[in-house]
Amino acid sequence: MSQETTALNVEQLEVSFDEKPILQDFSLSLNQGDILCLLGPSGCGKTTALKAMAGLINVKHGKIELFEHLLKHNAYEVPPEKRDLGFIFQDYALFPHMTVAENIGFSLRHLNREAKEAHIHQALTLVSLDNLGKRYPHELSGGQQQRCAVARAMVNRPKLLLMDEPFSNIDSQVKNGLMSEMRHLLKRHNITCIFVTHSKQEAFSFADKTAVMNQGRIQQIGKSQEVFENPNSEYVARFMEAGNLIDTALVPQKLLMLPPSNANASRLLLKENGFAPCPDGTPAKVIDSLYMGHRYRHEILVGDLTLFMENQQAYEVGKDIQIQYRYEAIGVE
Ligand SMILES: Nc1ncnc2c1ncn2[C@@H]1O[C@H](COP(=O)(O)OP(=O)(O)OP(=O)(O)O)[C@@H](O)[C@H]1O
Repeated sequence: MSQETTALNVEQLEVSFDEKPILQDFSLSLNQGDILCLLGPSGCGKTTALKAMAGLINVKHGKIELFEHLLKHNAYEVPPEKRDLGFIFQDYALFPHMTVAENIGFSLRHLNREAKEAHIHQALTLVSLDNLGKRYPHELSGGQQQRCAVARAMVNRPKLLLMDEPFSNIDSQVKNGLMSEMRHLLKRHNITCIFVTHSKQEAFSFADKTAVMNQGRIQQIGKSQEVFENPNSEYVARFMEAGNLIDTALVPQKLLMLPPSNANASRLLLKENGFAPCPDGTPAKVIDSLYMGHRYRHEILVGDLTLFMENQQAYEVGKDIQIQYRYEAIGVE
């Protein structure tokens, strides 16, 4: 098995604004080529975390290393322009009075003309904007502006790419295409990337790993699938909409085929796709049924409990069914 290279190591960052703690005990580690999503509600500190790593704000305490190169350790600090990072802002922050090529070449003033043009050409090709170098930002579509911002961030071949809600201004029709195009680009060049979003769907479509943030702290970090399948807290389960969260005492024993992972937990998480029809199962009534494309999402009543259940079966509203939960219900606090 090939040895993975640690790209980024962040330990216990702390940031405050006006004495108010905004980022606390913020730690993470990424391997080269990992794509991490920082996910969380508005105001939880996602953008602040990116800016802290980029050196754009004052970090009170903590350590940042990029490929074993120390960028920050308590009072020691490498300035932003020497950190080997690319940063893509939410609104792309393209210079409106400069062409696409000039925007991309902005940080290459130290190179001679020939080298600069070669770099710009390569960056334009990377994002398939070869023919649009002479256009101005206002002459580009949202997706093209985003690609221009990507090219500008990548032109110096950064060791880490930071992106603040890169897809939020993109029309949903083209978003999926752009996301997969960009993911392939990052994977092809083995670029390590952290991006911010509040969308669980974007985390699943773009990232390998997800960190769910809660009031300036990372509540859970892991492979996106693991965070969704095994949330470590009620907060993560709710934010990820991971399934039905029910008071343990209210779950009918007969509904569960297997004992729960932690029967002492105050709540149990029952996945929406974990129910199966079963002739001698628990009685339930279908009270609503929505077609979601390839599957249905049913709202069902089990005694006094309202649950959501997904499967490929169409039911009439009002139908009486019998069900059983086939997975291990997960105890969460
Ligand atoms: N320069 C600043 N001065 C004072 N407070 C700030 C500053 N920047 C951010 N904050 C506060 O820090 C908190 C975290 O902000 P941040 O922008 O990191 O959140 P976020 O998770 O990225 O939110 P959103 O999803 O809405 O962009 C917020 O309460 C915000 O008001």
